[in-house]
Amino acid sequence: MTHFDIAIIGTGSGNSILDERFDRKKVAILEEGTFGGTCLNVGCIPTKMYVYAAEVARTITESSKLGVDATLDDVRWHDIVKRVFGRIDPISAGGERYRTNDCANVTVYRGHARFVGARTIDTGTGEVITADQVVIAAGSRPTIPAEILDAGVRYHTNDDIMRLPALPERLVILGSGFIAAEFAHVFSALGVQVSILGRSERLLRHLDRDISDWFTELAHRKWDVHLGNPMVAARAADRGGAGIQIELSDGTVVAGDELLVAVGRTPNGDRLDAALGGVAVDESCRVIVDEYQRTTAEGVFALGDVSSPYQLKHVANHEMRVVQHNLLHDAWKDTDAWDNTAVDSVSRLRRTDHRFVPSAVFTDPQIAEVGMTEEQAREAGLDITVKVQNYSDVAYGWAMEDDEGFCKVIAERGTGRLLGAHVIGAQAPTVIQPLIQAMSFGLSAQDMATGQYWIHPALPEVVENALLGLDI
Ligand SMILES: Cc1cc2nc3c(=O)[nH]c(=O)nc-3n(C[C@H](O)[C@H](O)[C@H](O)COP(=O)(O)OP(=O)(O)OC[C@H]3O[C@@H](n4cnc5c(N)ncnc54)[C@H](O)[C@@H]3O)c2cc1C
Ligand SMILES: NC(=O)c1ccc[n+]([C@@H]2O[C@H](COP(=O)([O-])OP(=O)(O)OC[C@H]3O[C@@H](n4cnc5c(N)ncnc54)[C@H](O)[C@@H]3O)[C@@H](O)[C@H]2O)c1
Repeated sequence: MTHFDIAIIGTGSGNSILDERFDRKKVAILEEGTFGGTCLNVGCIPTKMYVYAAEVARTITESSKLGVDATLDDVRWHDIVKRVFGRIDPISAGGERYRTNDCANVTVYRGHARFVGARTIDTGTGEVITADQVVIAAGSRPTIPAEILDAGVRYHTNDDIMRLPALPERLVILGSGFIAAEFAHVFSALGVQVSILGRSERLLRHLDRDISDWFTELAHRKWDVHLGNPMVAARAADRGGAGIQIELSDGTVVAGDELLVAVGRTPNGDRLDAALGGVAVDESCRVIVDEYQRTTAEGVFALGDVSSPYQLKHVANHEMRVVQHNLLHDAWKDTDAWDNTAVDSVSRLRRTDHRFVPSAVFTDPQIAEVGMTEEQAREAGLDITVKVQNYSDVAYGWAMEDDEGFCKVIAERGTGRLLGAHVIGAQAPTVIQPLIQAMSFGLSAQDMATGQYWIHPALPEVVENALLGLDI
């Protein structure tokens, strides 16, 4: 049985752990799927490459409001797919080659890993290994409702929808969250008739109510949206299995050529025989970790989608850096308060910082948020002041002829402490970044608004004006 210093399950964020500081460690990396994980191969990166193409298409079809008449002549789906995966596939293959051939201290095992004892792993390749330290970075997978599985209908997920051989005429999307909103935008902008089916009354219902309500209203104008009306049955539209029909609880039948299932992602904690390794997993299949990313088994850390309350790449990256530090300092029980300013702090375990986790939905219009929603702030009993500033109130909004975007900021009355920020509109994930910075570093709304220049007439003036409009 080969023994390693470190074994890492999963090559998404897990693969990023290994920098030059690990060169003297003997490391095993275990991967059952495509090298590089979700973000690179079937998640953030390819989806945003499609989103960019969709935005170009939308810019063309909407240009006449600016006095520029243009027509979208053609969408060469095959070439769009080639552009995206022609770039991504070689990165994945190159990453695997590098780890396999060029890293003398690393052994890559290509199989399904599972625990068979304490820090003892069956690699799925016929070999069992042991390690002093283990990292579970096994990610998550699309959740498929029983109605779809039982019906035996053809369906797609983010794993394969981006590689369809041709654009369908009609796409049915089951789900009303991040993935549904992003792919509805992509396919609709590229000319596909999109239907969205959501169980709840609103799209993106986890967002601040004003944002979610407004996005839902805009979506109704562009897409065939069915909400608050759960699916009761799914069937193929013809006997050959082509096409899809989804029946909703009120009897409505929604038909399409292809079905995309986007109803959430299940952490892969249930596929590891984790209990045999002493690793506890909760009822939603999440590996349980503490603030140091430690699991219940000594020497075993976890990070990313498999264990995090946030299924976001920037969070997985942050947790990865915490685990990186904690692996190197090999001090499982050394949890005295981590203090970045303390001279000896390097010997202690580092904590994860989940205080201000932002997220963005790259749909149409784009959406970004950080901190509390207005509802959460009120529920917490805080005395708050709220300001909504429209893109159309600032000069760059006029330049864009924008009538959809707004920025909403929430602060504590009296102190000016920023509690939450929510942006819907062009470049929302970029526009919100200074607010994330201000909240992370404890800048008050007043100081943020008046203590710096805001470039005129750039889009972030919408943030400046929202801050100035707060009644602190
Ligand atoms: C369509 C889509 C778009 C997204 N867009 C964004 C975005 O714009 N911004 C953002 O922040 N986040 C986005 N996300 C979320 C982001 O992709 C994930 O949060 C992130 O990739 C999780 O990284 P990870 O390292 O935890 O897991 P992964 O990258 O999924 O890595 C886990 C790896 O472990 C392997 N594995 C699992 N079990 C085993 C086993 N037992 N043995 C061996 N190998 C195993 C898997 O094959 C996989 O390669 C998106 C997700 C999706 C699906
Ligand atoms: N831009 C980004 O950062 C980005 C993009 C895509 C995905 N992601 C990550 O991936 C995760 C998974 O995305 P997702 O869109 O699959 O999940 P999600 O959790 O965002 O949304 C799933 C939605 O589907 C609904 N739903 C559940 N079961 C249903 C059913 N049977 N019928 C109809 N609707 C149903 C839920 O109510 C929920 O609103 C996200 O939560 C996010 O963390 C992030």
